[in-house]
Amino acid sequence: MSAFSPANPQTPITIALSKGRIFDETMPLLAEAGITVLENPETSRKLILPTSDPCVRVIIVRASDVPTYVQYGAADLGVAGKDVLIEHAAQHPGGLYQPIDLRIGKCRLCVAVPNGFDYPNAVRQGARLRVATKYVQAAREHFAAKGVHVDLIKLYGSMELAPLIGLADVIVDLVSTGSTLKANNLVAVEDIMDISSRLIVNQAALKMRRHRLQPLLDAFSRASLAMPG
Ligand SMILES: Nc1ncnc2c1ncn2[C@@H]1O[C@H](COP(=O)(O)OP(=O)(O)OP(=O)(O)O)[C@@H](O)[C@H]1O
Ligand SMILES: O=P(O)(O)OC[C@H]1O[C@H](OP(=O)(O)OP(=O)(O)O)[C@H](O)[C@@H]1O
Repeated sequence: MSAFSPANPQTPITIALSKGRIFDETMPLLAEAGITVLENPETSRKLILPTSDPCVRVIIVRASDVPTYVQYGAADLGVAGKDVLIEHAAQHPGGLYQPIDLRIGKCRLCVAVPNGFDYPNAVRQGARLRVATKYVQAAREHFAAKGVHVDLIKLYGSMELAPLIGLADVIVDLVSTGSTLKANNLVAVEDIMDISSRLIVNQAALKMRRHRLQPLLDAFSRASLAMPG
């Protein structure tokens, strides 16, 4: 048994979070379980953060890497957006248990176009659209279901720039307040789905460490129910 095996009772419970909104919005949920993270990831360079519970630690990873850490058992639990989980599942099907919609990180996955671009007409005409997005799987499924032909251009951020600079006709991106679209003269023309963040759990850890994980799952569940629907 490796020192970091979930079967090893010495191994702390490990929760994978990304910096920024997921970390910030998860803190009140952890507080429900009586757990405080002892260092601030915005100011600390540490990637393994201790908590007020010596048996629980938080690791800081990229948002899109959270499912990977949990799926391979390097973390027992994680918090990831539905957007990230859809893209991850396309590459690594099966594997992840998603017991709780935490009702944090709420936004919408949308199709957006430059102001003045006649999207309904382009769709009616059967035009082939260049779509820039980080969310290629969700975008592929959306346009396939509509019967729209697309060339998907994978980007890792700043999608809003793509149609302004001639890289793409439309984008698929997350929208919350709409201010990023507005600032870049873009407008949302279609909602693809509502997004929120989910608690994800390693299945083997759940079997082997259920007695330790269940109180945490219960606390997350209670706290998420207090979030606005
Ligand atoms: N404007 C927003 N409002 C609310 N939730 C959002 C918003 N943007 C993203 N999210 C949610 O928060 C999650 C984390 O977003 P964040 O911006 O912190 O990471 P990222 O920059 O997308 O990830 P990576 O570092 O892997 O590129 C997203 O996967 C999504 O579910
Ligand atoms: O509708 P709004 O409230 O403006 O939010 C939408 C923006 O939020 C997300 O970016 P984020 O702020 O996470 O920046 P990043 O993806 O570049 O990290 C998303 O990719 C949009 O750009």
